[in-house]
Amino acid sequence: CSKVQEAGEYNTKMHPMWQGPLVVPGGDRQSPIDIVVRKSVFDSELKPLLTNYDPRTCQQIWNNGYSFLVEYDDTADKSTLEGGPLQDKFRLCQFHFHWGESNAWGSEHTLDRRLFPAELHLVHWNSNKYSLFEEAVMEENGLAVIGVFLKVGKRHEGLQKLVDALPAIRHKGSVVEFTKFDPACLLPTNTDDYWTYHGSLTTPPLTESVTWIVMKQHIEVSHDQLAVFRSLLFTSAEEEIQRSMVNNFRVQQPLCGRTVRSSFS
Ligand SMILES: NS(=O)(=O)/N=C1/NCCO1
Ligand SMILES: [Zn+2]
Repeated sequence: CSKVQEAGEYNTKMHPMWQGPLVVPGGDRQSPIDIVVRKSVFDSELKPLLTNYDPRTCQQIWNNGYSFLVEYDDTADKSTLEGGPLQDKFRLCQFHFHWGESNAWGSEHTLDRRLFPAELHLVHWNSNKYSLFEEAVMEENGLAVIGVFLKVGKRHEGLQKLVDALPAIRHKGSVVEFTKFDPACLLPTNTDDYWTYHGSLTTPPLTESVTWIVMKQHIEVSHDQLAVFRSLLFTSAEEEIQRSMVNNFRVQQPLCGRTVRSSFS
């Protein structure tokens, strides 16, 4: 597959965040991808996901100029993920979202080309093998990211605490304390059914170190909750031109012969 990955529409003058075409290591297992459901292969060896998140490890929420991140204390095995396709224990370090300017698009992964209005990513790193996220991010089996699709429907009560914090971090670089948030409330009721494949981060450093676990069941959030996501800004308070934080997703990448496995038949 090509060694040079375009960063898509935000690789334009409007979004100078990634100058020029991106050269990524390897480049044959990049993310996101379109999951062609009927081409995914059922693997009976895939186990149920086992999440054990401690809300007391929730620390802060901040605007990094591309999304908003809820960060967790990952200095010990307190909020962990194991099972599923994973051989090791992985530590939660942060979660964030990707969304569109309209409800018609916004997700990074797609199911048979179907776009969702937004996608949640829970980012974990392999604490059996590495001692820091920064170390694991460079390694083949370093990271595990759970992807959950969002649909517009009823209000998500658990999400509201997070939505209420967003006006305080409107601008790039702003951070506020955010505690006692249990990310398990953002998972769908059924976490046994998922697709999994080997891919990359979809934002810098784009390293091919991710075991992706994309949930089959989506969660629902209200139109108004999603509208608050769109009230965030890519730009810092000092910048003259304020730009709404929308369409913060990467374009889909070539599958390059990879197999997507499913935990369900
Ligand atoms: N969208 S993503 O693949 O989760 N990207 C990242 N980058 C740093 C942590 O997660
Ligand atoms: Zn992401």
